[in-house]
Amino acid sequence: TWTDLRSAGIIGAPFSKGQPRGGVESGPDLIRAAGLLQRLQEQGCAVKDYGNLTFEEVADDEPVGRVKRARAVGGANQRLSEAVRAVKKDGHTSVMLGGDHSLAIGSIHGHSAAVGELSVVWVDAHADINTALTSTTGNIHGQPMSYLLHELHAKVPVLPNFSWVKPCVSAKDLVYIGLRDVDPGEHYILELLGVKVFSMSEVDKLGVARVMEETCDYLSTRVKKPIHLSFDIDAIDPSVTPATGTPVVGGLTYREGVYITEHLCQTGLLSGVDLVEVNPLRGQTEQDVQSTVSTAVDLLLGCFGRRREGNHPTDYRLPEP
Ligand SMILES: O=C(O)[C@H]1NCCC[C@H]1CCC[B-](O)(O)O
Ligand SMILES: [Mn+2]
Ligand SMILES: [Mn+2]
Repeated sequence: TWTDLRSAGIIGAPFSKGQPRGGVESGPDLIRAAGLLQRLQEQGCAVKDYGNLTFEEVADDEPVGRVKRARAVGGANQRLSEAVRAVKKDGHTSVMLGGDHSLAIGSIHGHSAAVGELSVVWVDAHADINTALTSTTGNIHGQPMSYLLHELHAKVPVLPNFSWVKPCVSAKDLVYIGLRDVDPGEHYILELLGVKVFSMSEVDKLGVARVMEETCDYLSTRVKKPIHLSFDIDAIDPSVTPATGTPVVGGLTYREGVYITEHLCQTGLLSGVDLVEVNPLRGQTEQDVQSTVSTAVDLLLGCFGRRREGNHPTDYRLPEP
């Protein structure tokens, strides 16, 4: 049964300029076409679809230092931040469908603009915490957390179309799950800031139930803050979700991924969700794409109360003969 009626505000962000591979902009419509909204409604979740954001083209978006497409990324995320803030003000749990992970800049910024201080659970093969100066690729989908953390503010250079971004997350309120491909600069930052990390080694060592228990204890030892879950589909093993831009072997099983979202849902603190980096052009077969997209849908259903044991409406009555 449902303890409380949940409400999801869906925002599609068909954006790919945080990385060089085309196709990730199709993520929102693929996830919708796989029935996300209908499945949410069937499980008793109220759903409001805010549609897909449109991002205007940016001409002459020349690199700034090594950073690529900064103007497009900054502009897109400013729009996304306003959209997420509005969805939160309407009283929904925001669901941002990506698009690449640079979109977490706008999603988390807008979420925090609406609710104030929040916790971030970042589920990903990667830490995405390079600064513009530590990044070796210049792709901003590897950098989003660096723009959001108070503690890194002094290390982030000024970028065009980024002046609106105000750091809004404290390192002590950030937890990573699933890391297995972290750059040296990122590893240094995580250690320097004392960020809580459950890499795949910890997932193997502790098991996902203990990881989630420790994650929730760690985040709520002080004040219970609303939780922002930023889920990169490449956290899941590429044997399950191959259609993504930066696959890394040795990832989370389907079951571990769903356990993570089921667990966060039952805290009652889940307030914003990102599901990013689904890229159909990176799948080799249609089955690759379908497996990736259906896993994304199931992860999101877990965020909104779907239980593998089954669910039934509170007003359910057995039919009388
Ligand atoms: O900064 C980078 O470009 C790289 N740093 C090391 C991991 C791979 C890549 C970033 C991947 C971004 B993600 O997680 O959104 O796929
Ligand atoms: Mn990733
Ligand atoms: Mn990512």
